[in-house]
Amino acid sequence: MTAYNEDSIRSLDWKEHIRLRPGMYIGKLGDGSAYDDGIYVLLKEVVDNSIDEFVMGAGKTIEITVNEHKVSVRDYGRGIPIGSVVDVVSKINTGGKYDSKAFQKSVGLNGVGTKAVNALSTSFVVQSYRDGKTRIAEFSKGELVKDEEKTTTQRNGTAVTFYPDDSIFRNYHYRLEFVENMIWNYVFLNSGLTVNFNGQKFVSENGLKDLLERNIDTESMRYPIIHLKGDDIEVAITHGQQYGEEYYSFVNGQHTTQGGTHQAAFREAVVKTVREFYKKDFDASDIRASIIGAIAIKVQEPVFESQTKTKLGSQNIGPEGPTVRTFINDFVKKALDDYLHKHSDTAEALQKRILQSERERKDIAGIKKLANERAKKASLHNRKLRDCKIHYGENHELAQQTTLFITEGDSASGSITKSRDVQTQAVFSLKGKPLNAFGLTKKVVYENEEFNLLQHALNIEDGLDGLRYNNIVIATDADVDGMHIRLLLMTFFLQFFPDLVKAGHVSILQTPLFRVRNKKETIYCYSDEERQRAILKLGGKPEITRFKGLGEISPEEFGLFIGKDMRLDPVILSKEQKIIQLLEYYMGKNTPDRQKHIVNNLRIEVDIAEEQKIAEEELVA
Ligand SMILES: Nc1ncnc2c1ncn2[C@@H]1O[C@H](COP(=O)(O)OP(=O)(O)OP(=O)(O)O)[C@@H](O)[C@H]1O
Repeated sequence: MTAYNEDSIRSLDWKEHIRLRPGMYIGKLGDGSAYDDGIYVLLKEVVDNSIDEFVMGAGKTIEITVNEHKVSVRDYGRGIPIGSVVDVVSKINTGGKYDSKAFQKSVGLNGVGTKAVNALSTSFVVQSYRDGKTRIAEFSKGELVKDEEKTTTQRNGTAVTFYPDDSIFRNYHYRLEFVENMIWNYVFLNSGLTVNFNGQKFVSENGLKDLLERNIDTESMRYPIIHLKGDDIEVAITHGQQYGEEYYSFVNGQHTTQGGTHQAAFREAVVKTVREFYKKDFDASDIRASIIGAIAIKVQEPVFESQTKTKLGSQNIGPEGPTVRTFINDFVKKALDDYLHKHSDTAEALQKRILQSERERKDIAGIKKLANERAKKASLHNRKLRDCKIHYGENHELAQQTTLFITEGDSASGSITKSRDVQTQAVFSLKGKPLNAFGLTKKVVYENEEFNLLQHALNIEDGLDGLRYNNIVIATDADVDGMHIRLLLMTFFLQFFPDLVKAGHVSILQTPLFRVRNKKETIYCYSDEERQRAILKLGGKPEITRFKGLGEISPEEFGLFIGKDMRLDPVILSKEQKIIQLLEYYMGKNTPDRQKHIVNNLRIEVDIAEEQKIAEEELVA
C-alpha cells in the first residue's frame, strides 16, 4: 500500500481542476460529431453571456464567426468592467449575475462558464470595450500570457476568441450545421436579436412558429401552425405526415433536447385540451401521432436532471410559483381551446387527422399484438442483440455514452462484440441486407422480423421517451454492399423514426482506411490526406496497410476505433430537406443518380463519395 500522509493531499487550482475533470463542466468531450459534444458547450457558454447582455437591453446584434477549430464572438453589450476583465474569466465563482433580478430566469448563475472555456482552450482572448477604453487579456490553457489596456474608438461591448484544446477534444472540428442550429435557436427565442454568423444574418420575428417552419416540411402540414404566447410561456403546434412525435422544448433559452417536466406537461395538456374541446375520449396516441410541437418557458432557478442541462427536472415554476405542470396545463387549456373555437378550419383539420390516426392504429392492431408477442419471446434469447449494462435515460453518469452499433456480417459484429465496452456499448447484428422500407407503411415494422427486433432493442415503439441508447451507430463495411445496407437502414429510420434522426441520435461509424506505422508509432488514417500526413510525420519507409472491410480489422485494433477516439459522422437533415422527397429520390425505383443525391443531402458526401470511389476501384480490380 502506498503511504497516505500530508504529501498525498493535493489542492488543485481552478484551471487544473477543470482540465482534470472537463466533463464536470462541459459534458462530453468528443470530436464535434454529436450536437451535444463539449466544443458546442464552450461556444454556448460564451454566447450565453452576450445573450444576457441583449436581454438586459444592451446590444441588439451579436457577431459570431466559427470555423472548424476557432470561435469568435463579439457583442455590443455593456462590456465587461475594465478592471474585472481578467478576473471574470479566470477566477472561479466570479460574476456579475448573482444579485441581479434580471438574471433570475437564466440557465446558470454559477460564474463558471467562461473559466471552463478559458482553461480548455489553447488560446483564449477576451477584450472589453468600454467608454473609450479597451483591455485585452490573452490566456493559454487558463494561464495569463498577455494583458494590455489602451484607448479605443470602438463601440462598447465584449469580444472573445478561443481555440479549444485538441489534446482534450481529440480530432475535433465544429460542424457548422450544428452551430447554425444553435444560432437559429438563439434568434427564435430572442425576438429582436440579430446574429451575424459567418457573414449570414439570422433574425426571427415569430419565434417558435419560425422554428417549426424551419424544422418541418411545411407542405406536409395538416393545418397552419397554432402559435400561442403568454407570460413566460410560448408554444407552437401543428400536425404533419411523419410517423412519431416531434418536440422542441426550451427552458430559459436552453434547448432541453431530452425534454423533462415541461415537455411531459405539454404533451399531456394538449391531449387533455383536445379531448375536452371535441368532447371525445380520443386515444392519446391518436392525438399525438405526427404532432410537431415547440414549447419555451421561463422558470426561476431551474433544476436540471443532468449537468449538461438537457433535461428539466423542476417541479415548480419558481420558489413561490405553481407547479410546471399546472402552469402549462392552465395556459394550454385556455389558449388552445380559444384558438380552436376561433379557427374552425383548423379544428376540423385537426379532428380529421386524429380520426385518420385512429383508423390506421386499428388497422395494424392485430399484427402489432402478434409481433410484440414474437419479440418478447425472441428477446429472451435474442441472438441479434448483445446488450450493454447501462441505458440511456437511466440516471447514470455514463448514460450519454450509451451506444448501439448496428452491424452486418459475422466477422464485423464479432470484432465489435469482443472489443466493445460492455457497460455502455451494445451490438445489433443484421442478417444480410435489411428490407427496403421505402414507400411501405408502418405495418412492415411489425411484420419484418429484423425491423421488429430492432424497434424493440431501441424501445421506440411508443416514441423516444424510452430510447435505450443515445447513439445509434451504423457500422457497415465501406464497400458497395456496406453502403447499400447503410442506405437501407437510413431509409428505415427516416421513414419510420424521423424524430430519432432529427434529434441527432443516428450516425455512421468511420473506420480507418489505412494504417501507417513504423517500429515506434502507429497512426490510423481516415482519408488519403491523413495518410499522406502520417507518412510525412513518420518519415523513412513506414509500413502501410489498407483496410478493406471491418471484418479484416482484429478485435484488439477495433477497440481503438470505438473507444475514446471513435469517429462518427452524424446523419444530419438540412432545412431544405423534405424526407419524403428525399426517400423517393434515392430509394425509389427509377432514379439513376440517386446515390449522388443522398450523398449531398445527408451531408456525408466526402465519405460516401470517397468510399464509393474506392469500392469502384476495387470492383474493377
Ligand atoms: N459578453 C459579456 N458582456 C458583459 N459581461 C460579461 C460578458 N461575458 C462575461 N461577462 C461577465 O463575466 C461574468 C462571468 O461569466 P461566466 O460565463 O464565467 O459566468 P456566469 O455567466 O456568471 O455564470 P455561468 O456559470 O452560468 O456561465 C459574468 O457574470 C459577467 O459579469
